Amino acid sequence: MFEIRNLTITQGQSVLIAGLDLQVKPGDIATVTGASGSGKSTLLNWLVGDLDPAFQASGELWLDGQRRDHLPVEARGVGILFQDDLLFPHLSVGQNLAFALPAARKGAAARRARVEQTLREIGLDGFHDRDPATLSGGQRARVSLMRALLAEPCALLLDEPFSRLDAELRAQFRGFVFEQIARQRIPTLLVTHDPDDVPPGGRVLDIHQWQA
Ligand SMILES: Nc1ncnc2c1ncn2[C@@H]1O[C@H](COP(=O)(O)OP(=O)(O)OP(=O)(O)O)[C@@H](O)[C@H]1O
Repeated sequence: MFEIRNLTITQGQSVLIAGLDLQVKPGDIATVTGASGSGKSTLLNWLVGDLDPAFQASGELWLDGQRRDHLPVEARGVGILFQDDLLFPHLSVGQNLAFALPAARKGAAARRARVEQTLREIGLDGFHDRDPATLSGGQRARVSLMRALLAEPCALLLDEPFSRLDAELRAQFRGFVFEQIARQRIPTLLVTHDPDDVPPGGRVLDIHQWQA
């Protein structure tokens, strides 16, 4: 379970978000929408522990029954997928995926096998040694999502993840993302401008409901 309790974010005298409470169950995707400048990125920044010092925040982040808002980002167990994938350009596709595997997963052979299995699952068998720059947009998008999931996060944040893809790819990649999240039972928060991004039957929350 992914839970935000009573989050308030202010900037001096102005209140950006007031009293945000949200619970997301494993495998569910809650979508947060809101106009440009309404605070969606600021919310995500708080969740990953990277709030700009211009803001002040109070509130709690709970994951799997543990309070985590005081933990550094690498210890929070929050994964994020941005609109621009941020694959490391100097690593191969397989190395990008291996990099995400938790350090506790020991053994070079087992790690390699996990990466190869992931590549097969996303239709990229034989791509281990490819330079990420040579991938198509859809291939990059799939690798980026899997890299976020291989880290075994307790919650996933999706920041406008479909906006850079053209219409056909976007529809395909949406389906792929929703399927992976349901399969891996990750509680997910999706931030988007586009009503078409909302998963079928998913909950949609307007950020303005937590604004004065
Ligand atoms: N570092 C900063 N210092 C001061 N104000 C900031 C800073 N970053 C963002 N803001 C302001 O905080 C408000 C919320 O910005 P934020 O980027 O969270 O909005 P958003 O909903 O993500 O917008 P968009 O959809 O355009 O990305 C805006 O009024 C913005 O100008």
